Amino acid sequence: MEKTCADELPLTVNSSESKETICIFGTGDFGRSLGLKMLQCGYSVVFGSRNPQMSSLLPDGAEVLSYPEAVKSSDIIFLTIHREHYEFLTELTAVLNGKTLVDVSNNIKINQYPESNAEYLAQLVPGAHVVKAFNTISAWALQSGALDASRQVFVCGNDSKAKQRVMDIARTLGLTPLDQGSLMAAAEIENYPLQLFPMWRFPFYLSAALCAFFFFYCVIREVIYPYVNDKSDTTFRLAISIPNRVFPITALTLLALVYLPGVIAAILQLYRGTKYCRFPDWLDHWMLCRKQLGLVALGFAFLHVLYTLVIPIRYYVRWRLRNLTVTQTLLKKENTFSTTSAWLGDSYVALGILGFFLFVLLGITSLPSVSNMVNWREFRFVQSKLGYLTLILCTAHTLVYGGKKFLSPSVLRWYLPSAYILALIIPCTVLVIKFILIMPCIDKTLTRIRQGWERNSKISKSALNGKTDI
Ligand SMILES: Cc1cc2nc3c(=O)[nH]c(=O)nc-3n(C[C@H](O)[C@H](O)[C@H](O)COP(=O)(O)OP(=O)(O)OC[C@H]3O[C@@H](n4cnc5c(N)ncnc54)[C@H](O)[C@@H]3O)c2cc1C
Ligand SMILES: NC(=O)C1=CN([C@@H]2O[C@H](COP(=O)(O)OP(=O)(O)OC[C@H]3O[C@@H](n4cnc5c(N)ncnc54)[C@H](OP(=O)(O)O)[C@@H]3O)[C@@H](O)[C@H]2O)C=CC1
Ligand code: HEM
Ligand SMILES: [Fe+3]
Repeated sequence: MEKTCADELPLTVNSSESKETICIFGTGDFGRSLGLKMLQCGYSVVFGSRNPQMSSLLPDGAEVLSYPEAVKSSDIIFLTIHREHYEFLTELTAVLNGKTLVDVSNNIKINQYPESNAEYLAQLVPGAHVVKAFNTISAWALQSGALDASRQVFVCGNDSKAKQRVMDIARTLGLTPLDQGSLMAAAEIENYPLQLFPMWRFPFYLSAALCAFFFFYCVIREVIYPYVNDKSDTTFRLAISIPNRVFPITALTLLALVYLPGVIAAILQLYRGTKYCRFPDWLDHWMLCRKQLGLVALGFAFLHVLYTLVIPIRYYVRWRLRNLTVTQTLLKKENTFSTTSAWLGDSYVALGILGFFLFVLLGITSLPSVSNMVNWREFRFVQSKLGYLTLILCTAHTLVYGGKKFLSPSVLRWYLPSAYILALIIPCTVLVIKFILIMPCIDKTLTRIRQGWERNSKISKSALNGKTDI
């Protein structure tokens, strides 16, 4: 920790003798952590507090004064106070004139107030240069050396000198400042720590909906139907058999949905005859969360593989095998070996294993440490070409698994086909469209469009002006 500070020191602090003094308002959790870190990095720290005598647990070497006295010690003041308590600052407007006020505050809810906390502060103390920063760093991360949490400090403010100074301080503390522009960006910066995995939300809800749908579909076919028809209790299927249908089906559907937006985009480009027309918002958003969709799909594929591994040790499976053997012995009937069944059985498992292998490879290349090592072309090759190969193998695995009973009317229950048949609709559609798109004549047009060629320059011009959005 100390090393980081020492390394960064020459960038900003000229010499250790002329220690820069920083004032911190508030002696709460964040104020204390920030103060300690600043002391360690060579700054002098003066705290401002409502009760300077009562303040305890403050880092050694820091001075504690009342707010009006502390403000005189420095022209840069970090406000580690909740927004709700900012009002007392109005009494200090005269002394705060021309000083830099750093707003580190966060809210409890997204867009809790009509204006951002930093803009509110700028209205309260109009003569000060307000800078928004440090709200994405937790008190705990500051104390633990910020190594195991995000080091990024988003900074914004209207006064560029004040902003630059705050960025220098962040750098000295071993953090990474990122300039986000004027104070207008404060609302967005304040929302960052409140967002919960925004890119994962769509994949998460979608997979939950798919799981719920296929689960009830399988329950109707495999639990309710046998009960209604011959009063047999097959509820044990809820534990392994049904999840081992729902999970691979969800995995396959999600994998197909990773590649569906790409083909929709290609069709749109062909239809519009240009690439200079914005995609609709839903398609843009869908394209942006393909990585997350793919990784959720990989998670479900993993579950399928784990469930498949336990099939041979299941009581129901062992009972069925034993029963079959005993029945055959009693009837003195031999079960002849079917080469076709052996081929079908081995082929679908082999396709599943190869598909899963490539699936894992896609997952590995999406790790930042790996994707940083490959160039753009290599990444596209793995993600796009090998990705399609994964989709082909997994779809073939399911098709061959269906084998001879595929689409036979005997598997219909209350007119409902097996769940895997529904699961094949989207993957097969994506693969058929992709196959058409890579036909030389269509591929040539698409490639030209992507290189900037436009079929009808009139349409494109009006589209560029925003008049046509087909
Ligand atoms: C396990 C797993 C992990 C994944 N990890 C990642 C990841 O880390 N990062 C990631 O990005 N994706 C990831 N994905 C998603 C996916 O593999 C990639 O997005 C992949 O590139 C999609 O390939 P594509 O051929 O469908 O689309 P792309 O090759 O991206 O093309 C999609 C569409 O974009 C348009 N387009 C392409 N090039 C141009 C151009 N030059 N000009 C204009 N328009 C153009 C076309 O309309 C095209 O059809 C992951 C998927 C899985 C299953
Ligand atoms: N905790 C964290 O990890 C992070 C906190 N923040 C932000 O930092 C700010 C401070 O957070 P935190 O340190 O956790 O909060 P605390 O409640 O621990 O501390 C707030 C401090 O504000 C001072 N204060 C001034 N006026 C009042 C008042 N009227 N009523 C109560 N307290 C007052 C108090 O200091 P005194 O008694 O000395 O006057 C108090 O200790 C908040 O805006 C928070 O959003 C941002 C990032 C991370
Ligand atoms: C190591 C890799 C894999 C093995 C060994 C494997 C094995 C199996 C087995 C044994 C079944 C039949 C299950 C049963 O009888 O209930 C099955 C079904 C299925 N598998 Fe796989 N599989 C693998 C990977 C995958 C992958 C990567 C996918 C797709 C993403 C997938 C999708 C499916 C689907 C959709 C079914 C049909 C589910 C049903 O309706 O019963 N499998 N697999
Ligand atoms: Fe999303």
